[in-house]
Amino acid sequence: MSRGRGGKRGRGGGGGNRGRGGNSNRSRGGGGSSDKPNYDNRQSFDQVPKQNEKFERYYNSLDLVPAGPEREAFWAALRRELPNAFRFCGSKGNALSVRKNLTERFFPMIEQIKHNGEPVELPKSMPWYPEGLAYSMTTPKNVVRKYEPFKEFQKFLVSETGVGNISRQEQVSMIPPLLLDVQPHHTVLDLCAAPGSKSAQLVELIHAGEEERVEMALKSVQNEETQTVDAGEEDEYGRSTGLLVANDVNYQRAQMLVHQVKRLNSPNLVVTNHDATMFPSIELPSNNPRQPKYLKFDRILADVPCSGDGTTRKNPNIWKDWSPQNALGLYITQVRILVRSLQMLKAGGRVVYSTCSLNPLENEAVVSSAIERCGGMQKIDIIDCSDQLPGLKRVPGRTDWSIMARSGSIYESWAEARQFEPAETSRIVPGMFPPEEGEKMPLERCIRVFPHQQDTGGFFITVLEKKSELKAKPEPESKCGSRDWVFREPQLTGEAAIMAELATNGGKSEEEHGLGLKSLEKLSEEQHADEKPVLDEATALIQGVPAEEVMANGKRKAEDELDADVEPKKPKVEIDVQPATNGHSTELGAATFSTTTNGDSATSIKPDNNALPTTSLPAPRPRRNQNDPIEESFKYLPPTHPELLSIAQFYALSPLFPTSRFLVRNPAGDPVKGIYYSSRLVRDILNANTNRGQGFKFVHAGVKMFMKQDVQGQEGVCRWRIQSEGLGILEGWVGESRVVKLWKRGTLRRLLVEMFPKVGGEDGQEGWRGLGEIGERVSQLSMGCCVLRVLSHKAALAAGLATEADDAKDGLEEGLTLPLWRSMHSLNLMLPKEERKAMLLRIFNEDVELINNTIKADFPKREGPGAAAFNERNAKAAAARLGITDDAAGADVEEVQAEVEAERDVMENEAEGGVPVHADGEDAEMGDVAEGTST
Ligand SMILES: C[S@@+](CC[C@H](N)C(=O)[O-])C[C@H]1O[C@@H](n2cnc3c(N)ncnc32)[C@H](O)[C@@H]1O
Repeated sequence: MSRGRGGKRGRGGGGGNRGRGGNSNRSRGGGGSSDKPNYDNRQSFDQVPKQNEKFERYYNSLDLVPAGPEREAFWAALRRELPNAFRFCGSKGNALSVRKNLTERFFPMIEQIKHNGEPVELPKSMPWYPEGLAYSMTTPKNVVRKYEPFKEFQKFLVSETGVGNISRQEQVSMIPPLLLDVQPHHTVLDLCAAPGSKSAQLVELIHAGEEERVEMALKSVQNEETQTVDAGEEDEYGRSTGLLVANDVNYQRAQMLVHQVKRLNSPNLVVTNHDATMFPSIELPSNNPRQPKYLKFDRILADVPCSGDGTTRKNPNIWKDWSPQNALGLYITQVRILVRSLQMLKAGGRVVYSTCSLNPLENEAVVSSAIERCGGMQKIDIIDCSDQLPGLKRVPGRTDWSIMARSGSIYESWAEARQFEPAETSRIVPGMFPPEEGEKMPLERCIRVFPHQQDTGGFFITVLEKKSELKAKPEPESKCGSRDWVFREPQLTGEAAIMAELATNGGKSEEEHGLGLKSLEKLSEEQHADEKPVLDEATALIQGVPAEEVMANGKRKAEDELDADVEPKKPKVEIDVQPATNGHSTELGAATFSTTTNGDSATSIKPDNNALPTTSLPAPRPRRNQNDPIEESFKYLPPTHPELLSIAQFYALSPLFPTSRFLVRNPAGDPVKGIYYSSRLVRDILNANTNRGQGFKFVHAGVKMFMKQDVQGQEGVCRWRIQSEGLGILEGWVGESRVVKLWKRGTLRRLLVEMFPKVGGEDGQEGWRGLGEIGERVSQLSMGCCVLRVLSHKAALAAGLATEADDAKDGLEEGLTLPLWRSMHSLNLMLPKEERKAMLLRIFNEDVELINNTIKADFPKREGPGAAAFNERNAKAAAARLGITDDAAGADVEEVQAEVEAERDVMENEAEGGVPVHADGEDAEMGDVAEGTST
């Protein structure tokens, strides 16, 4: 991840929580995680009635929390508004340095405040979050608004959230990624990922320690005398080799996810848009086309759609909407998602299953049902995490519970429910109840976090480990799909059977029984072969599999693990004019869900509580809305492509930098506007799975590395300028001829505040002299893009730029790297304005206006009464003079001003024979609308 080197931007970033609870769109999206913006919170929190007879009666009957003061504290917490929580993100170095502002700058200021004669509470570090990088804050809004230091702090929070250094995220929502135990080489899948706060954590975990590793690798490369040019293609030189596939079934939410995670600039990330219950297998390159290889994951996060009743503190309408039907309807989708996760996991890998619901039906019942479908405890273990995240208060999972039916009746057992619930309409199935006596599952190892324990939302987490390969039972034969299910001791199969046989043979060795490792291997192979589903044409039809994917021999092409449940009926789809129950429903995963047209004139999907559970139904294929964009194109460039060669030459790139991972995003595969970069594994996956014929839906991959500029008539100027997003990946490999170094705070400040400091040439003056330590260097630098390396004071001493006589205070504690453009007469740090401003605030504690002398003449501004209208008129006039007429009529003054500035810069550059650069360093085409995206 190329963060923390200044190579990160956060255009309009907003934190992970933008729109949380403030989004009135209840029509789409799914689940009630703490991250979901499903509820209309425009009604003040205090005004929402916080009672619900069934909710309270059911949870009290479960004894979730012991009766007495603790139970009172539990309900009281659920009725209180949620404290703010945030975490410092990016690389550890970056996060720690941004945190310093909190503890060293703001804490001393906030400590001075007395409200009503009492000191105010400082933001509290969460004791269980690694490195103390997460905080919660209970200060009421009226206090924050009243005192200057808090206002300043608020400004800092907003600015750093905007550029992606801080993520506002509910405390409990931070737990699941931490329990996944992700390593930098892991292949990770986040199945229900939007809006993406947990995906962002997962990306950070994959890139943990990367900066240090890359630095070491670069040093060793520089020290080595001989290098083979090809080595770079396969070598990562310290970069993480892992992968995150972040997925969401809802296309719009998948786009929110892209917005959230792409700011992390990870080349190891792919975003997909599939139904998690039937997530397609990802093919890997194989030397033998007759034997395709498929990707299995080391780690999977199943943060599934849920009723969200742990989030009442943020979504108070849950009080009104809570109904037993919500959980009854979600259960089957949750089981399917967890079963699919376990299928796609490597043996020895981990799945974390989580919900922001406290209901055992959505939690322990789902876990035990999925384990049962996957072969029981022989195949799946529940991991004891009681020693993980010390300091986190939690309670063990439940081993017994009852189920509340739609009517509000509570059943203790399946036998009871079966007797009293009408078979035709009830959704209750055996799997919803605790495991049978013989099933023995250590469900107490599951984790429940209650809101009153540490003033958070409610959450449920379970960590599962796959012991060996498995084949999931067809749903109609399992306890989640059959009313007639009865528990039978699972038949030992495969390795377990051999081991059991060995065990019953008086402890004789394997050799004595002729059952050496080879037979175990063979058995394992057989099991793998067994995983490949056999689809006849009828089944394929039911499952919506295109005919061309069904081979003559009945085997389905290119899907190794999809569970071949033969599910005989079509899903019940009902058009309903009622509003969706709670907007937390799943999308498409549960065949038994009904589509609902609500007042928003959009279509949502809600649990269909009338559908019968006796027949397990196939999940329908997700259908794309006709307004949704079609899939992106991802085409890799050959390393010998002339544009890549010109880039390598201009930037004097090391021959060790891998050049087979540059891609473009247009169907023709031409480098028209942008060139992106991905990790090796992402390249292999995109190459093997696009054009696979079955529409693998990738919606995002690749970090923007270069954008094209118009450099007509400028011989020798490379028309590909480095993007700040990709700079962190590339910078160590750029030759000295395109590097400028500085170390003094004052020089950096000037480049941040002034948009176009002069270099020279104008009216015979030598402007570069005013640029101090970099003046001479930039005056000699040829035009075009280069890398600005801002060295820490320590590094500057080591490099001989600073001397012992220099004051350390003139330098910086941490270095950073930024993209710089040298035009004929000026320099331009290619950073968006908000990133410049955030840096000025963070590094210099200054909230200053940026200087762009070039626009003053064209755009005089006024202050005071009537200024807004005057300025807007002027802005439009200036825009018109510059030929910006498009939508100036409706645009607000800031936008017009930005456009005027940008256009002036283009004109200025062109006039001086330079190349057009947007004033804020943003790409000419703006908005990151990928090429090739058609609508
Ligand atoms: C609990 S939220 C996920 C929150 C997310 N993990 C985060 O931390 O930001 C559940 C998500 O699941 C998605 N979803 C619902 N049904 C799904 C399905 N069948 N397959 C994949 N995603 C689904 C919803 O669109 C929703 O974005």
